[in-house]
Amino acid sequence: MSQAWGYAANNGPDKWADSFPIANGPRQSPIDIVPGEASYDAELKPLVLKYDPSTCLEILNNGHSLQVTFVDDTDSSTLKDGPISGTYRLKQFHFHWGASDDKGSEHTVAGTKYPAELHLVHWNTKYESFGKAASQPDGLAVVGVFLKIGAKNASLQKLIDAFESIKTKGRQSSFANFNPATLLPGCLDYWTYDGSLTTPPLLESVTWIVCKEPISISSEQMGKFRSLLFSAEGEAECCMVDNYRPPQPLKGRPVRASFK
Ligand SMILES: O=C1NC(=O)[C@@H](c2ccccc2)S1
Ligand SMILES: [Zn+2]
Repeated sequence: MSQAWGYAANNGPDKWADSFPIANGPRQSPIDIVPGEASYDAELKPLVLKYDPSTCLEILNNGHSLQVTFVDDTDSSTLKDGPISGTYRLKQFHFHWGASDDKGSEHTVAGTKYPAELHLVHWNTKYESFGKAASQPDGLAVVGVFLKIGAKNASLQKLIDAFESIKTKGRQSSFANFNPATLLPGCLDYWTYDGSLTTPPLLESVTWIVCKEPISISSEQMGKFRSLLFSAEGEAECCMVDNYRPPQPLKGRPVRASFK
């Protein structure tokens, strides 16, 4: 793969192993979660998510997704307990979605694809930074939340209202006082397994925490996500859709459930 990675036929997930051989590693993500094969673990604690809206910094189009970035120089916005030990700081959240409602999520549930998936990315504060943590087997914890078509989501609408300012690759704008907790489902039951980043460099440093309950997004709101562009201003327009990696081989990994 000579050019930068992406999601097109010439630089997409099937080509990533050319530059990132870990793509065929033992703990790659995402996976297909088969509820009947997940084992309930009574020792798994409830997730403790403490998010401070004042740490919200900006919203940007990074050419792969839309991302909301947070100030992470203090323990103001953190994830604790659940399957992890210690304190993990929120760095950013972003989404993956499809060109149509029948695809878009990265994780699947017994083969079912959701139209989109939210990822809240946290790093282990036993390491000095996100960058350092990303190369450690216990460095990152990502909370995944499925989106399904339904009622309009007022919290997602706050993001969507900023999309005009970040339509093209490289655009960013300030985005303050957003509470990511408003994007979480009411029930925080989850599946967890050891995995990886789902984009290059595909580092095998992620404890995945995938919520069982989806949140809603309306068809019209989903259309706004699909109006973002992979392309930069002045380039041929390329709609930002199908920015998801398909499920990868489980390779014997256990998937645990926090619920019966
Ligand atoms: O959950 C994930 N989604 C992604 O796009 C991957 C990623 C890659 C780099 C930084 C943060 C996240 S890992
Ligand atoms: Zn992601």
